[in-house]
Amino acid sequence: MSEALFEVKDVTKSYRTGDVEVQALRGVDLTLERGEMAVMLGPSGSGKSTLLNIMGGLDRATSGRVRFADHELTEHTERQLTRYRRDHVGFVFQFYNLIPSLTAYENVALVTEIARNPMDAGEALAMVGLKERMDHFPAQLSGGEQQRVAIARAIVKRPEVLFCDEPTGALDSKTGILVLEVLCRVNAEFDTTMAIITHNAAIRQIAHRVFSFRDGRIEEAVTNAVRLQPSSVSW
Ligand SMILES: Nc1ncnc2c1ncn2[C@@H]1O[C@H](COP(=O)(O)OP(=O)(O)OP(=O)(O)O)[C@@H](O)[C@H]1O
Repeated sequence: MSEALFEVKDVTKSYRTGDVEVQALRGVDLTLERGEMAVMLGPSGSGKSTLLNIMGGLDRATSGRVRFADHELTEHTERQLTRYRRDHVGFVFQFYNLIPSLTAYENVALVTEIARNPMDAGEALAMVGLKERMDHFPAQLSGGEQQRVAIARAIVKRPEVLFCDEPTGALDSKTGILVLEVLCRVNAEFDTTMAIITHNAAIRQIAHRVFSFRDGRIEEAVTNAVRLQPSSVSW
């Protein structure tokens, strides 16, 4: 049997602000296979972003273990975590965080300067269906197009894993579906492992597996017998 790409074991995370302690994760176990598309659902505050930030090397667990391939993330120094993020991980957030004074092409090309084995910025923009728009500035692009530029920027370094926190949260359903189609294409063509956080339960249908969070734990993990194309999902 092949070894999982990610293995999360009994992870807890608590935040302390003054006298107040918040228990964001209360013992999470999870594995992700290479090439798997996972959707993370759950109420606000249930710990989804906290877990993704820890798996993405942006934050540290309070206890427990997180392994990615042969990286023991929970034992990494800050320097090792930075290298892990740079070499292996792409992030897509709800708000696109593009640099307004740079064109779509330049926003993506910035990453190619520090990546180990990037694709060409134009190739990444073609992958998200925006080759014709690469000389446009963010203000000249719709929200969905800006999000696709953000996805191109995340995939241009050929990450093995892509973490998406509410990637369609700011988009109407038609535009959101286009963005999900791009994510499915990247997953299928590059075998990129993905974890997508959403409040939109309909999106669960595009995943291989759906994890439901509640109160800092994973309450349920369901494998979809049939996956839907984003174009067949409606909300
Ligand atoms: N940096 C922080 N400092 C203090 N508390 C935090 C911090 N980050 C998250 N929390 C708390 O941890 C809990 C889990 O937050 P988290 O953002 O992981 O939830 P979520 O499921 O992603 O929620 P949402 O769907 O609203 O984004 C919440 O109670 C939140 O207030």
